Amino acid sequence: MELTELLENARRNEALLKRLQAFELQLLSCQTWLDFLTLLLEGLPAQFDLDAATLKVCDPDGELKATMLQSLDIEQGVLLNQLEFQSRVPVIEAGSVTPPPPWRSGLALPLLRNDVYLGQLRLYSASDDRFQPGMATDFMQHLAAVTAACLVMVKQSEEQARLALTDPLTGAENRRGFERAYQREWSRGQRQYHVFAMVLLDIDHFKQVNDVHGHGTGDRVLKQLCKTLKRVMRPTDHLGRLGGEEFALILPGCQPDQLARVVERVQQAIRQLDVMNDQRQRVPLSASGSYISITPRPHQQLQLSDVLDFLDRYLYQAKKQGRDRFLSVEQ
Ligand SMILES: Nc1nc2c(ncn2[C@@H]2O[C@H](COP(=O)(O)OP(=O)(O)OP(=O)(O)O)[C@@H](O)[C@H]2O)c(=O)[nH]1
Repeated sequence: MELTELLENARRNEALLKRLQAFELQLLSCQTWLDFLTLLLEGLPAQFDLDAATLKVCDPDGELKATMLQSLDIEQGVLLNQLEFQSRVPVIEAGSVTPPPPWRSGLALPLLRNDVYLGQLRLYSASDDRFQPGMATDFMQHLAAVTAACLVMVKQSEEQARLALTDPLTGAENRRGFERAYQREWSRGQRQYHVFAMVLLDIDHFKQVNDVHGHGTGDRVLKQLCKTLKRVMRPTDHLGRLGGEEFALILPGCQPDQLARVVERVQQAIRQLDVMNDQRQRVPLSASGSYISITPRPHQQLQLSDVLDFLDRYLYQAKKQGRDRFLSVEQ
């Protein structure tokens, strides 16, 4: 190799190294799955003239998938095509791989953190000679090590954020978490003319449950209620605990003509709750509530507190009419 060619190579490597370092710094500042995955799966190909990047992650209990899906939201669903969740990802060495069509060359990088194998990052190119067998991969292995560290950090940071927005007793969203979910739903509704529905519900005579069966049984009722509601809801729905035994649901995309049926299902599930007191006797339960279908309009802002005020008025009527019933808010 001629000296000028060597110098040219060294210059190119130095420039690539600088760009990679700048990219790694961006990765290290990510705190949410959305930022991390957008940067890695869209930013990396765009900044390094690649045609695709995919991530395979070890996810034996499905926890990563659940939290990533929540963070990504429906709108960034396209990123999901570049993500694969596997209970076990085969351990590999860094090196070129046969790419899936239409790509012509590919590189697989293992993601290792403290000797724990977290998954693989794969890069693909439409050019045959971009990744070749035996090529040097030191720079890219460094990127993979930083990616693995970020994967662990973002997981921890998402977990902390989730805890701050979650009610510790029931696992439902707390008021702050629910407020955030409402804002997101409202904004999405405005952009996409998307309807959503909300339900407010309050367990009937809950004070009596506590007084007769004890606070422990009361707590079990609340936990079981949330578990059951989550079972009858869609994974993209939101359940919030707004007060002691008052809960609210956000049902994205629930059409007005389906809403009464969904509410009926919720009501049935509550009546059928199987919670035992300390003497192993079943505690009969019911709830009262109200529901509303919302179509956000451009240039309009309906605050969560306003919606809850409407719903509260109808909930109060449902209690007054004898409980164990849900009333539709008439708009
Ligand atoms: N076990 C338990 N009880 C709670 C919790 N938070 C609030 N409560 C109780 O929930 C009860 C709410 O009672 P009320 O607001 O009088 O309502 P209610 O008895 O359900 O009557 P109606 O709503 O009119 O049917 C109170 O006794 C609270 O102490 C909790 O985290 N655990």
